[in-house]
Amino acid sequence: MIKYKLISGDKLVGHYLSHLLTLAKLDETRLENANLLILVEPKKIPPQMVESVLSRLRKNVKILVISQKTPSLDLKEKESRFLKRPLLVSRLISFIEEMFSSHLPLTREERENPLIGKHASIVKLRNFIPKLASIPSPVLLWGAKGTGKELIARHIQAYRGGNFIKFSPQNLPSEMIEAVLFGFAAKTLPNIKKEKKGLLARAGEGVLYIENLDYLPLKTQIKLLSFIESGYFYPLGAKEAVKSSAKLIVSLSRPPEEVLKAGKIHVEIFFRLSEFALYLPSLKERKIDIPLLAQHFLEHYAHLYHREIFSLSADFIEKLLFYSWPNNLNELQNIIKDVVIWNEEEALKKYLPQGLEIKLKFKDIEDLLSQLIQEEKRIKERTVSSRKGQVSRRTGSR
Ligand SMILES: Nc1ncnc2c1ncn2[C@@H]1O[C@H](COP(=O)(O)OP(=O)(O)OP(=O)(O)O)[C@@H](O)[C@H]1O
Repeated sequence: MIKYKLISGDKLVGHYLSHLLTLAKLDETRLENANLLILVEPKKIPPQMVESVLSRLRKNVKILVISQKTPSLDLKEKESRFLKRPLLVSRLISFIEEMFSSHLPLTREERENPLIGKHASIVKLRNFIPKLASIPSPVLLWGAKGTGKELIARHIQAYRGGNFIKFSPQNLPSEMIEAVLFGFAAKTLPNIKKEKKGLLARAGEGVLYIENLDYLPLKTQIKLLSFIESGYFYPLGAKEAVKSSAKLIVSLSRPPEEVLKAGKIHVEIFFRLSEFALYLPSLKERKIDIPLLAQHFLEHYAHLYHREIFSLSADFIEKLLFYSWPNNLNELQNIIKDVVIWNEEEALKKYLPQGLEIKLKFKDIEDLLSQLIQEEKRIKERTVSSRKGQVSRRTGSR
């Protein structure tokens, strides 16, 4: 079992890294109990502190040093490895696996495109994903554009296995939609001699993700409902039904009730989907995640464009916190990409013209503070309960 202690010379990077380790299902412990010490940007840690930590280490503790540049550290022949930033979950995990010759069971999606976020709604969703993947019921993901609906669908598929097929009916003529979804039998259309499989069949045992269900004609929604209820569907022109074990995940960018009122979703499928309807909050509603997500995109683009990484300024993060993010994570991703390519100032000019003169609204500050207080409370509770666990283990009490 890997138990780590993390000490960082950069607060935000340390915070981000400990989040990645939580996603990798590793727990932080006290120095005395750790078998892995992680030093992040050690040049920024006071040397006396590093020395004191090293002198208090148990025997056989492995050390992982993470930094932008190779640090010159005297680790006194301790078993140590160096990992150069940017930090990517996939690299981090394989590094730790290699150090401990262990296998940390994460799906490929969790390693390559982790679901970042400490906001309660995201934590809840993340924990719910394996369960959602294991049941056949359809799932409705709703939330504004760019809130992570497709990413969640991909995480569900990663737990489930099989194919991930995405379908966007938005720009397709309605007469083609059913042919694409359900396929058709041979000779159904002139010049078509062979049958053609639709997306539902191609999804196999995996996931068929239909984006913006409200663009699907109501009569097609009814056919989809019949598949949900029976597990069978009819390709166009076919006399026999075809079985499919694909899991259906659909998305809406507007509240489902609003879509129902507008007559864009059939009432029966609406009720069927309500069983597992999950809301993805906008970035404005989970500002607490903005610094973590910004750091995540920074490391991602620095890796992609082979750029040196740097720390985002406090002033810049403050601007991000008080912006309203109409396009959610897509917008955050784009602005950070420009920070990596150009710099903070250029990125702000291009993406947040109004961001430069944002007036801090009292409501925003209040929201943010209450989120931070709650987060702190949760961390304290977790620390207290894990200390209680240690005490009862030491005393043998239950
Ligand atoms: N929690 C998250 N952690 C890390 N990256 C995220 C997270 N949520 C979303 N992203 C990234 O943000 C971008 C937008 O997410 P995604 O495409 O899943 O949103 P969406 O709700 O499906 O958007 P749309 O409605 O426009 O299709 C993607 O690049 C995705 O990888």
